[in-house]
Amino acid sequence: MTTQLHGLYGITDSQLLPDTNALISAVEAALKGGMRILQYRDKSQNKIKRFNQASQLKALCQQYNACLIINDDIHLAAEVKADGVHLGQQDQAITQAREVLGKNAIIGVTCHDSYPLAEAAYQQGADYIALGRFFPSATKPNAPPASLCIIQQVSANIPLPIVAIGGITLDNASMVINAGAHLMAVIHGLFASDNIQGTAQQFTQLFSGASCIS
Ligand SMILES: Cc1ncc(COP(=O)(O)OP(=O)(O)O)c(N)n1
Ligand SMILES: Cc1ncsc1CCOP(=O)(O)O
Ligand SMILES: [Mg+2]
Repeated sequence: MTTQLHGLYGITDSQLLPDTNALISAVEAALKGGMRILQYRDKSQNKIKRFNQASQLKALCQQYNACLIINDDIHLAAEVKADGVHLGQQDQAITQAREVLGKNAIIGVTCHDSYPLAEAAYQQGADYIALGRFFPSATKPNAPPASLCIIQQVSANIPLPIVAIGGITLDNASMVINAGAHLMAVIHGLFASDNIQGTAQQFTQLFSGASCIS
């Protein structure tokens, strides 16, 4: 699989979109607006719901030639044949994800505001580095804050795509892009919008040629 990681990276949230039909419609609107990378993020312990929603999202993403990344759960990613997994510092290890998901899987790692964490993720075989939160976040207000300088430091030294996360909106997205971020990971600024398709389109237009090609 050839993968270009670039552009709008939408993330679902089980509190913002608890209902499956609403979730699928919201994601389809974002895909119609140009989103090509989606993360399924559901913090519930409801295995059946998680499997059903992730399977439906996998089929939908395939229809739009988009990637599906699963948050936290390597085994769910394997079960639904997702394109990859996102791991935080408290989640399972990169090596374990690679073993289960294989060499072509996209493995992303949260590195907060830390260059040493980013360097370690690179050495351990991560495919992208997630930095943030850069702005106040309605979804995760207590996530550790990060300064835009970390984007410049990582992009100057580590040859991996950088995902910026935390409170990103159409109003502040250019700040993370200008600092060197390759992708913007967005929950509230996308999925709480009254016009998800239009918002995704505007985010996508901030980049040119954003894509995830399988
Ligand atoms: C793209 C992206 N970046 C960061 C995170 C946060 O991951 P984590 O620190 O494991 O926190 P939770 O999302 O699991 O609450 C992410 N999910 N995606
Ligand atoms: C999961 C996560 N990790 C750091 S901030 C954040 C939430 C991002 O959501 P929003 O785009 O609504 O701030
Ligand atoms: Mg996590």
